[in-house]
Amino acid sequence: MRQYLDLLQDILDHGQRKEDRTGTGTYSVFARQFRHDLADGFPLLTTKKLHFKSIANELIWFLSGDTNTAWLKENGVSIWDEWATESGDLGPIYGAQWTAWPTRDGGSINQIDYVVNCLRTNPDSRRILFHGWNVEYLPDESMSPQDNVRAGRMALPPCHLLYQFYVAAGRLSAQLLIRSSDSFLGLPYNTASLALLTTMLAQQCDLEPGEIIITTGDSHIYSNHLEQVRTQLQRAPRALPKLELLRHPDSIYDYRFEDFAIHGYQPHPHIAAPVAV
Ligand SMILES: Nc1nc(=O)c2c([nH]1)NC[C@@H]1CN(c3ccc(C(=O)N[C@@H](CCC(=O)O)C(=O)O)cc3)CN21
Ligand SMILES: O=c1ccn([C@H]2C[C@H](O)[C@@H](COP(=O)(O)O)O2)c(=O)[nH]1
Repeated sequence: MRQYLDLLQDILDHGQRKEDRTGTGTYSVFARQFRHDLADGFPLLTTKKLHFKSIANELIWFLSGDTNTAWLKENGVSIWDEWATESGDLGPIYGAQWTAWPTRDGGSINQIDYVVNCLRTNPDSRRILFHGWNVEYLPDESMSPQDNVRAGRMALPPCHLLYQFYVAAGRLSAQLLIRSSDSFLGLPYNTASLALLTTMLAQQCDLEPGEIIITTGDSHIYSNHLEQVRTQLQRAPRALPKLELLRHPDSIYDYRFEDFAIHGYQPHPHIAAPVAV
């Protein structure tokens, strides 16, 4: 993932110092884009070891519509704990908006069903997308994530926002807009997650995985990640692993972690970094 390392270098070279909601401080550039062809391998960073289980289970959890951390915890994933209430609630974040966008008559719309249906029946459509920016439920930035949840709002507004799909020559491509990107911790997760979702959707719709394209809005490195970023930039990227789907589940909602096999993942060691809350 040379593209990813180039983005980190770009932020180091051109980033402006900006204060941020968490009080940590960042170096930031605005609006960057990179692409990766899934035929060239699965984009799991090799310059530091990533916890693929967290990434896959988080995606399965989003698709299930769940917005409580209990299932994640049972499945060894702790990445959402800091934003949840004592009872594990995160408010109507991703899973709720993706699968049960509330409607004015008290019903809901499943945007994932729409995407799958569109890919199968109208793949030339230019409207194959879903998004999570439901303005009615966005948090109040002056309140804590937990107080927002208690007020019926999201703990955090979506960062990975708009997913658009495109089919040509039997290949499924996807582009994602990330409005705010924690380039050291969050972006490697978001990249692998988009690649996984695209591969799953391709399987469900009898397509081959194509390209993924990621656009990051506020593209930042937290001030307490600088040393980790420099360490990572000294490492040479290795061959990307391959993702194999071991089963053909009945629907996009039926995938389990055991259905995914990552072959040939030989990353450099993990680099720990504190997450800004
Ligand atoms: N500041 C910030 N960055 C994020 O990336 C982020 C948030 N907040 N809030 C909501 C979610 C939660 N996400 C997270 C949270 C923590 C890690 C993290 O600490 N990753 C560690 C390993 C943790 C593990 O997988 O068990 C890492 O080294 O990658 C990653 C993504 C992505 N999002
Ligand atoms: O999937 C995700 C979720 C979150 N992030 C990062 C981006 C920011 O550093 C914070 C969110 O803070 P805001 O003040 O709401 O922008 O979390 C990410 O990179 N990827």
